[in-house]
Amino acid sequence: MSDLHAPARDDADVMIRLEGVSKRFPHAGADAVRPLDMSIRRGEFVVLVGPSGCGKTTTLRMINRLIEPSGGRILIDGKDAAAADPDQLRRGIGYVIQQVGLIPHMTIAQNIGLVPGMLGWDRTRIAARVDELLHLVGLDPEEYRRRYPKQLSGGQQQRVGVARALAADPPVMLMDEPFGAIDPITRDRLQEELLQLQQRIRKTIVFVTHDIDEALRLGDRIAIFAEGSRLAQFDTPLEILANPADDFVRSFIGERAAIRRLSLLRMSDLPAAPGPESAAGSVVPAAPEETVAAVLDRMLAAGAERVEVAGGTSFSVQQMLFAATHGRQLHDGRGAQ
Ligand SMILES: Nc1ncnc2c1ncn2[C@@H]1O[C@H](COP(=O)(O)OP(=O)(O)OP(=O)(O)O)[C@@H](O)[C@H]1O
Repeated sequence: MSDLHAPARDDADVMIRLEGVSKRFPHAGADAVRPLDMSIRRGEFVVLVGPSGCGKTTTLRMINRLIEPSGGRILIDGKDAAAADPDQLRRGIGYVIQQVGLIPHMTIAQNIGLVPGMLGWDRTRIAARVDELLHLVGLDPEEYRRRYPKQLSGGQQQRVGVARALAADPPVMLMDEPFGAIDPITRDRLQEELLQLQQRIRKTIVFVTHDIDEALRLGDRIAIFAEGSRLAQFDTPLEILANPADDFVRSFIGERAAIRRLSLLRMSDLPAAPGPESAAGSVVPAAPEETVAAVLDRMLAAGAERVEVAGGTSFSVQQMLFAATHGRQLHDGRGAQ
């Protein structure tokens, strides 16, 4: 597997490449998407984020040719998308949208089995795949496979939407505000589930949202679009929070960037604490994968002076904050493109 935080070394690392891709709709006075260059690596989770009308959805839908570009070229796994048969192209690209788009008179199993059916899989293979996918998205097949979409909650329908998009095991998934219409608590859970799922399936995901917090939480890299589809910054969440490219990005990410960065940084990201250790004060233990914010919260609640990270390093509160704000060298080079 390629290191997602290193620059793409060669074309073999790139799954989706946009080369000067633009779109002008008929009778429109300006481009909905101005010539755009972007490379998305194999297994990378990229989030397109930006204000309404800046061209995120249009960009996404050009990748599976639901919208035909007016200019430029899109390469998927090195092949020109324009040369592919559009139906075949779309079967190889999972697509999840906010409205879910489940077919109301079909059962959940039939909805999920739609694309495998088109690909000519036999019934037994489809049934096994449907059950496997329901398990994968956390729905008990016994309970859900025979239900109809309206007998499911919004969050459950969205899980089925993800299962359906994964049915034929496509290497690429496009997700257009999939959690936009879901209540905040369910949305939070679906985001967490999607991250865990991605750990296991490692698809190349392009995800559209206008919610910067969702983008920061989900993306390996985030493409921040400004008005007129200008790509203001394309980088890792940590880098964007630490080094916004311009005033637009700064105002789009909003307040408390440094604090929010602590919610993304893991203890294992911190360089070793400098200076001598003081023996005084109580100590809390922490796991390397815990975020700095979570550990800090525990230390403050316990009135602890030090934290000991399993496997070695120990920090005082001050050392930990210093490492979190000055440990930039660890992240330099990430996301360079
Ligand atoms: N079919 C169409 N015909 C004409 N103009 C369109 C069409 N679809 C989109 N546009 C225009 O293209 C621009 C980009 O739209 P797009 O839907 O890609 O933006 P977006 O960033 O996804 O916005 P939102 O967050 O509101 O969904 C907008 O100005 C929109 O009005």
